[in-house]
Formats: sequence, structure tokens, C-alpha cells
Amino acid sequence: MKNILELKSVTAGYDNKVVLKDVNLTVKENDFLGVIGPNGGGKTTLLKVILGSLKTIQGEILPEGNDRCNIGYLPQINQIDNKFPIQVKDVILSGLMSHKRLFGRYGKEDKLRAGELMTQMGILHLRNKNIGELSGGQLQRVFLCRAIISDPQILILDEPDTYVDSHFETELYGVLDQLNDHMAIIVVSHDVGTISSHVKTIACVNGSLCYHDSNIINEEQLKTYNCPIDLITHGEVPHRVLKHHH
Ligand SMILES: Nc1ncnc2c1ncn2[C@@H]1O[C@H](COP(=O)(O)OP(=O)(O)OP(=O)(O)O)[C@@H](O)[C@H]1O
Repeated sequence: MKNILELKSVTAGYDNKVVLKDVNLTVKENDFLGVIGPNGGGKTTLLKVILGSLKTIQGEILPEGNDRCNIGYLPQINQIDNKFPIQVKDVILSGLMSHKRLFGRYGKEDKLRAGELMTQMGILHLRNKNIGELSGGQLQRVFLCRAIISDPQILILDEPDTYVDSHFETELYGVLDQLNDHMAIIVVSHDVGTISSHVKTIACVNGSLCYHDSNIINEEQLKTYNCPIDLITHGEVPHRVLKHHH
């Protein structure tokens, strides 16, 4: 399987504060990586580095610059400004913006693709609504369509299970399983249990990054990875932290 993104000895942070130290990570085609870790451990910082919105202090990311792979990104829903008066269909099409020349218009095919995705996510009836009128789960679906409309090589989701009902959560992971046939997926979650049965491998981020080449991980391993279980699960600690991948 081909490597599509590599982080080599990356150190990153803000001003003089180092948040991630000496991080190594390789993403291959068809990877489905779950990123877990305690609050403030650096999960979002890792995503910013991968997305190129935060410069590294040290280390390198391959491929460099313009050769960087195409990445689709679903931000945390609470970071989205839904007061901005924009319609659902235009939000989804805006996922193609960086692929269009400046002032490039969306073509017929782009609009058809947006329609297909909205149908797939069950939100076609919302296409002319302003995003401010949507529920958290509906907004999540809209931004997922936006993230995948350009058919990226890697899809990154930051806490996609927040603000969604359990029905959509199951549906979401069903959609992700399908997408994983032709794109790598990185999903950040606080909740080990939720992502457990869907990811193929796991990275624990708590200042450093420990890669676990399996979706089954136990409490002991989490401790050695500097990822204390009590900090990353809500409520009861499950006996078996992660289930088998089906
Ligand atoms: N823009 C910023 N400027 C300065 N410090 C920041 C900035 N963003 C994050 N930090 C700090 O970096 C550390 C890691 O934050 P980050 O958001 O990456 O963690 P996280 O693992 O995603 O946390 P959470 O699970 O709470 O979302 C925290 O101590 C945070 O306060």
C-alpha cells in the first residue's frame, strides 16, 4: 500500500509552547486511523499540522508543498460559524473552491455531484436552507458532504460524534466504511468506545504520538502510550477497551 503522507520527527506548538514532540506518522492509502488522547493532548494541533495551517517547529512533512495530497476536512461542529447566511448547497460546493481557479464557476457536474451527496446523506430537502436553520446532526451531514465533494485522498474528521444522535452515528460510520474503499480516513475522538469497532489502527496523542497497529487496545497499552484511559473515556471504563474490527 502506497504512503500518501508522512510526518517525520515533527515538533509543533504555539509561540514558545511545544505541544507535539518528535511525532512520526505514516498514512497509507485505505488507512482508517483513530486518533485518541486526553483533553489538551494535542489532537487538534496534530490535525492543524497535517492540514498545513500550523507550521512545524522541527521535522518534515512529505510530500512537500504543492505536492501535498488532497485532504478533505470535517471540523468540529462547534467551530463552525452558522450565523453566516449561506445555503446548504453552496456550503457543499465550497468544498471545491481550492480546486477552481479564482472566480471559477461551479459546473453542471459539480452541482450533480453535490446533489448525489445530499441524497446519500438524506439532506436533499435542506438544499436551499440557510445553515443557521439546521440542527447539529444536519450541519454535520452538510459539512461531511463538503469535505468529500472533491474526492480527497485523505478525509479527516475532528470529533464527528459530537452533537449527533446515535442513529446518525451508525449511519456516519457506515458512510465512512464505504468511503474508506477509496480514501484514507483519520478520525479524532475522545471516546475510545465509539470509534473502536470502525478504525483499523489507533494513534494515542498526549504530547508525543504512539502508533498502535491494530484496533484492539487494552488499558495497559494505553498507559504505556501515555494515554491514561480515565482521561479519555466518559463514564465507566469498559472491560475490553476496543472491539474487533469487522
Ligand atoms: N492557538 C493556540 N495558541 C496557544 N495554545 C494553544 C492554541 N491552541 C491550542 N493550544 C494549546 O495546545 C494544547 C493542545 O491543544 P489541542 O487543541 O491540540 O488539544 P486536543 O487534544 O485537541 O484537546 P481537546 O480534546 O480538548 O480538543 C493545549 O494546552 C492548548 O491549550
